[in-house]
Amino acid sequence: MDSSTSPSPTVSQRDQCMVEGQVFQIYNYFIHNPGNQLGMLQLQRDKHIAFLTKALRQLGPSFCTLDANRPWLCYWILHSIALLGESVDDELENDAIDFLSRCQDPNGGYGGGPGQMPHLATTYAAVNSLLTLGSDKSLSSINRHNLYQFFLRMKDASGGFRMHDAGEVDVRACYTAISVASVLNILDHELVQNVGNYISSCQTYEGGIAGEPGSEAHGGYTFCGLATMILIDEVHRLDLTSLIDWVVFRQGVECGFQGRTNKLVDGCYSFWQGGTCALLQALDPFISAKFVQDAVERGDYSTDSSETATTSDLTEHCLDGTSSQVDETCHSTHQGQVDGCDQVDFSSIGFNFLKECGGIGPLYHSMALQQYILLCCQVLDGGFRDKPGKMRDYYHTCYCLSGLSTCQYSLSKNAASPPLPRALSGPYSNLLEPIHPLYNIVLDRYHEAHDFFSRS
Ligand SMILES: CC(C)=CCC/C(C)=C/CC/C(C)=C/COP(=O)(O)OP(=O)(O)O
Ligand SMILES: [Zn+2]
Repeated sequence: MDSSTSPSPTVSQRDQCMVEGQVFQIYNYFIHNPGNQLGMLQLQRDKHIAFLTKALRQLGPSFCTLDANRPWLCYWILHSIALLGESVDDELENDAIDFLSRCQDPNGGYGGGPGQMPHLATTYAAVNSLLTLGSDKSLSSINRHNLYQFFLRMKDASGGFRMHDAGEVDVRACYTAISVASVLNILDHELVQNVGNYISSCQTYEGGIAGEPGSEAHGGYTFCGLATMILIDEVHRLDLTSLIDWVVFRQGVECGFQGRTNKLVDGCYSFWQGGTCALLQALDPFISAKFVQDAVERGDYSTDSSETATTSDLTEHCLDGTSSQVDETCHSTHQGQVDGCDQVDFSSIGFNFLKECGGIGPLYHSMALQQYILLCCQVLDGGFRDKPGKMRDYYHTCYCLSGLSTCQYSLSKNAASPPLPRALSGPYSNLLEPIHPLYNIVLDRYHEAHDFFSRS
């Protein structure tokens, strides 16, 4: 064909080739240097800590860069350091608490900097940063009474939340409000009312969840929507079968995840999509039971006790000894089978979720994802990136590490179980701290915060 008449590749096709080319080169090296496999898969822990600590120092002491994203920078950096099993020194900790306190609005919520309008996204980032710092000074700096008033003010008639006064209503806003209210133990029926209607209306024909009704399903919003539905005890209202179908097909040949259909893979989706898979994995006993119930309702199984399988046999089989844990978490997911299920105790949902049993193993190729993160996203001098050819940044460092941690614990029975060596790609020194998958906070910091806010 005459090249002048052949269609030229689109930018995204060229990008795709570049990524595939670089991934291919990395794999080629990997395959032809088997002796070096462990070395190439080594997490450059010290380099990452140095990269992150330097950034935190450059932000302080007054965090005076001109940026409305400063609470996010705090969260991405502090959470990454915590995932790597490190903590910051007292001076940095005090600077961060003072700075975040100055971002707190007198009427509740946190802005992007001192004196800036409070915003749900920066509120989530500021609160998660303070929980990650974890000291009494840090936790008691959060004004929960004013925060609750701010959340009520952001509540929209649709059931969703606005990101800020007169701002947009979307699934991100629902997640950030509900996640913070849940972890601070201020979640109640007034905040929860109709949130489930709003999130359900954002699940698309593909199975994933969009940012708002009528938009395209996307990994970031899917994590936010699913986590929110779990935290408000309404996950049964989503079509979980099609959600699983959608998310598992988002892992590409490069081994990383893409955020949406026909887009490029990107390291940050290791958490948004990998975290979605982890939540679904923990919900497996409930999903299996629902699957059986639906099959029986369709007439695929007989409920006649003389037949080989009955509803209760199959449900019992699917729950396989975990039913008490499921009952504790998924009150209404059992559609009235649990006594008192109309009295949802929002304060215990996040905590009880950790007891869930992910007996089925990961829903994605966890070893391959770890290889994508370590081989293609890790910058050997410290930090992580979207993909080869891109620059490292704190956002991708945070979400590549969060995704890596999720992979490493993906074979563990529940949050209290130790990690299994065979779940780990690379040497054992790669092991990160586990996270609470609903909030994306390191697990022991979550427990400290949970104790603190259960007392007060
Ligand atoms: C807690 C919180 C605030 C969560 C935010 C969740 C999140 C990451 C949402 C994604 C937003 C979005 C549509 C990105 C698409 O960017 P793109 O078009 O550049 O990327 P793509 O090509 O990969 O889709
Ligand atoms: Zn990204």
